[in-house]
Formats: sequence, C-alpha cells, structure tokens
Amino acid sequence: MASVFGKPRAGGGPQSAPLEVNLAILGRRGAGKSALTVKFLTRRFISEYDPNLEDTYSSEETVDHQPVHLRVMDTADLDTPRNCERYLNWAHAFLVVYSVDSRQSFEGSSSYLELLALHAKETQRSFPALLLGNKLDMAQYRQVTQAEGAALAGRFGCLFFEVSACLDFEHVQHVFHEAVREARRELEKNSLARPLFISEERAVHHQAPLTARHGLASCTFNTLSTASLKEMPAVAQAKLVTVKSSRAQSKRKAPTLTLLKGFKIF
Ligand SMILES: Nc1nc2c(ncn2[C@@H]2O[C@H](COP(=O)(O)OP(=O)(O)OP(=O)(O)O)[C@@H](O)[C@H]2O)c(=O)[nH]1
Repeated sequence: MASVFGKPRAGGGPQSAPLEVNLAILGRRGAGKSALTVKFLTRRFISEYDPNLEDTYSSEETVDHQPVHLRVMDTADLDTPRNCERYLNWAHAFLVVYSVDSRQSFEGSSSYLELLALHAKETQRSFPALLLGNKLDMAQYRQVTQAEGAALAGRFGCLFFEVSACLDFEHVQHVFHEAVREARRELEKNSLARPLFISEERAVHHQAPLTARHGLASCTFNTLSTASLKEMPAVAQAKLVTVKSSRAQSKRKAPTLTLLKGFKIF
C-alpha cells in the first residue's frame, strides 16, 4: 500500500519501510494510561503525571521481526469520552484501560468500548481494541474480578489482559505488541480488500464474535453491510498530530532525560 503521512503501510519485508501504526490509549482518569504508556516506552514506572496533558509519542518497534513505526496517543479525556474524533479518526487500534481496584474506571471502560462499537457501526470499518485491567499489583484491593473483565471483553469481542504498569516490562510490551498485531491484521485485510467499500442501506448489526483465542475473546469491532458503493475511506485520516512537550518530561518530579532513551518524542 502506498504511504503518505498518517496512512499506514501494510505488509512488506525487512527491506521495506516500517509499518505505521497509530495506537490510542483510552480510559477514565487514573486508570493508568500514562503509566502504561511510559512503562512501554521507557521500561520504567513513573508514578506522577499531569492528568490534563495529552501526548503522542513515537517509537520504533520490531514486532515479529517486522519494523513498526508506532505512534502512541496517551489521551486525557475528563470523566467521559469527549471530542473523540481526534483519536477515533486517527488510531488503527485502541487500548481501553481500567484499574482493577476501581469499579468506576471499569464502568468507564465500558463506555469507551460502546463508543468504539458505535464508531465502527457508523464508519462501517473495523477497529481492533484490547481491554486492559491495569494495577494488577493491587489485586488485594480488587473491585473488578478477572471474570468480569473477560466478560466485558467478550461482549465487545476484544482481547483482554490484566497488567500492571509497575510490574514486569515484558508483559506490558506484550500487550502493546498484541495491539500492533491486531492493527496489522486489520491493515493487511484492508490492503487486500476490494477498492470499493460497501456501505449500509438498512439496519446494521454490531457483530461481536466471541471466539476464544488463547483463552481470550478475540476480534475487532465489525459491522455487517449491504449494497451501495462508495469510495473507500483512508484507513486512517491523514491528520497532523499536534504534540505538546512530553508528559514524562513535563510532570516528572525529578526530570531525568535518560528516561527518554530508546524512544523519540516528536
Ligand atoms: N499500583 C499501581 N499504581 C498505578 C499503576 N498504574 C498507574 N498507577 C498510579 O495510578 C495513578 C494514575 O495513573 P496515570 O497513569 O496518571 O493514570 P491516567 O489513566 O493516565 O490518568 P489521567 O492522567 O488522569 O488521564 C498514578 O498515581 C499512578 O502512579 C499500576 O499498575 N499499579
């Protein structure tokens, strides 16, 4: 697939330009979106962040021996999803985060999943989403059981993981790489797809396949469609991302730039 800024490249071997994947991290305040993002990018757990800053980071990753240019948007909605187009039209995949010690954040994650399902229905496109129960290290204060997390993910047909931003890096990395894999599958599917896209003429049903994959619910937000041909929309809208200074830099109490080694902020 040809590539311009903001549009993905699908496929390609080791010689080709890296696949471009945009990933948005969604969830209620305090769920641990920033902590997970920074853990993934720096291998470190940083405990304090400015809740009002929304940053987009860029990182060169290798996933399954394939180079990937990954952009991660650490969103900062207030209590509920707001002005969502900025990430809905930008991301190829979503990580929806809640905290296992907060029922409120779990309920918030459900709102985000509903928002994604609605967006898929409206745009007739598929959006991989992963549901993450964060703060697994706080399991003794659980308000949300693992079964509840899995059930919610199953309802929306997403992958589900429990993680902790302050425990091992590999687990957090695995989750982000799974999101890249899901996005890549979707991009490849779209690049192979016919050049015309079929839009709905009558009621569209949300499809939430519940197939188990490695014991987890799988798949993406899909919609069924009929008739009426339209031009195929870009997989991602070409959109310039305005990036403020790094949240990791801006709010960290003791700014240590070595923390930023290994990823670049743009
Ligand atoms: N124990 C524990 N604390 C965590 C974990 N992840 C985040 N926290 C803490 O939870 C609080 C909120 O984390 P953030 O990463 O700022 O949460 P957020 O979802 O980005 O919240 P906003 O910035 O308000 O949107 C901070 O005090 C973090 O230190 C975790 O895995 N375990």
